[in-house]
Amino acid sequence: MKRLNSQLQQDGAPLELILLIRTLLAGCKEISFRVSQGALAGVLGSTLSENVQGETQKKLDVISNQILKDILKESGYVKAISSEEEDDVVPCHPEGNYLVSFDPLDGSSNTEINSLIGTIFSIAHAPQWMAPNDPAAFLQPGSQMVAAGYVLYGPSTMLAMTTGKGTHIYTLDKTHGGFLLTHPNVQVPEQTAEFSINASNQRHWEAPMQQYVNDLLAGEEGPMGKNYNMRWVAAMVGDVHRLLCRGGIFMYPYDKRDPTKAGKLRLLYEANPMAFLIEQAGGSASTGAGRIMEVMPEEIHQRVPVILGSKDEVEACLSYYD
Ligand SMILES: O=P(O)(O)OC[C@H]1O[C@](O)(COP(=O)(O)O)[C@@H](O)[C@@H]1O
Ligand SMILES: [Mg+2]
Ligand SMILES: [Mg+2]
Repeated sequence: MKRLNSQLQQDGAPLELILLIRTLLAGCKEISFRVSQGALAGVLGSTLSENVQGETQKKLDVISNQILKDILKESGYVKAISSEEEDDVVPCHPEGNYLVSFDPLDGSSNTEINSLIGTIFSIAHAPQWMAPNDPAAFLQPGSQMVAAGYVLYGPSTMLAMTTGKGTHIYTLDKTHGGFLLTHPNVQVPEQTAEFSINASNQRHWEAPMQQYVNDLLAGEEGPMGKNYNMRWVAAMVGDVHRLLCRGGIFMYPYDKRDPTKAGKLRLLYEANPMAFLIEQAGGSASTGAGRIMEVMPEEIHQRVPVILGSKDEVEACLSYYD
C-alpha cells in the first residue's frame, strides 16, 4: 500500500510542506496513543480552566494542544499557530514559511464516553510582511489553504488529507507507525438519504432550516418523496468522516440562542479545513449565505454556520434559504 509521503509527492506538494505535515502527524500519533491510554493514564475528565470559547477545557484538550504546539514550534517550518485552545496567535519561528490552524481535540464532549474524537488542521502560507504574533496574517479566506486534514481517533486511527489534488484517506499502521493510503480519491455521492444535525436545537433555528428538517422527517410522504436516516456523533470529525465514506449532509446552522454568535463551529480550524476536504471530494460546503471557503475572516476564533456534504442535498437545503 502507498505511503502518505509518496501520495503527497505525487500530488506535487513541496518538500517543506511534506515535512511540516509529517511533523504535525507525529504529534497526532502521540495524541492517538494518549487517547488510547484513557483512564489508565489519567487523561480523562475536565480541568478547572475555561478556554477563549467559554468552554471548560478537557484534560485531553490541553494535552493535545501542548503536544501540537511543542512539536510545531520546534519544527522551524511554522511562523505562527492559531488554536482553538489558545486565546491569541502563538508565534513560532520568524523564518517559518507556514501558518497552522488547528482544533487539537474535536468532539471533546466524547472523551469520557470513549467515542469518536479527532484533530483538525489547516495550513496556509505565512505572508512575508507578518510579525510572528500578528493575528491579521490568519485572516485569509479558506481558498488560500495549501493543505487541510483531520486525524480521527477511533477503532482505527485514520487521516483524511488534501493538498488541493483530491481528498485521500489513510489508516495508521501501528506496527511501523506509518499512514498507508487505504481510500484514494474519495468521492462524496451527490445524492444522499442521511442527515446529521443536533435536533435538540430545532426550536432555535431560523425558519428555513426548521422547514427543511421537517420535510426530511416527513419522509416519502413529504415533499422530498424519500425516507431519510439521521446520525449525530457530536464530533464534527466523526460526522464528516462518515459523510466522506458514504455521503450525507452535516449541518450546524445559525441559531437564535446567542445572536452574537453566527454558529457554533469555528471558521479557521473546523469549517475551513472540512470545507476543503469536502469540496476536493466533490461535495459542497456553505454557510447558508455563501461558500465557506470564500468567507473573509474577521478574527481568529470567528464562528460560522455550516451546511456541507452531498452536492444535491446541500443545494436542496440552500433552496429553503432562497
Ligand atoms: O454538543 P453539540 O451541540 O451537539 O455540538 C457538537 C459539535 O461541537 C463540537 O464538539 C465542537 O468541537 P470541540 O469539541 O472541538 O469544541 C463539534 O465537534 C461537534 O460537531
Ligand atoms: Mg471542534
Ligand atoms: Mg476542540
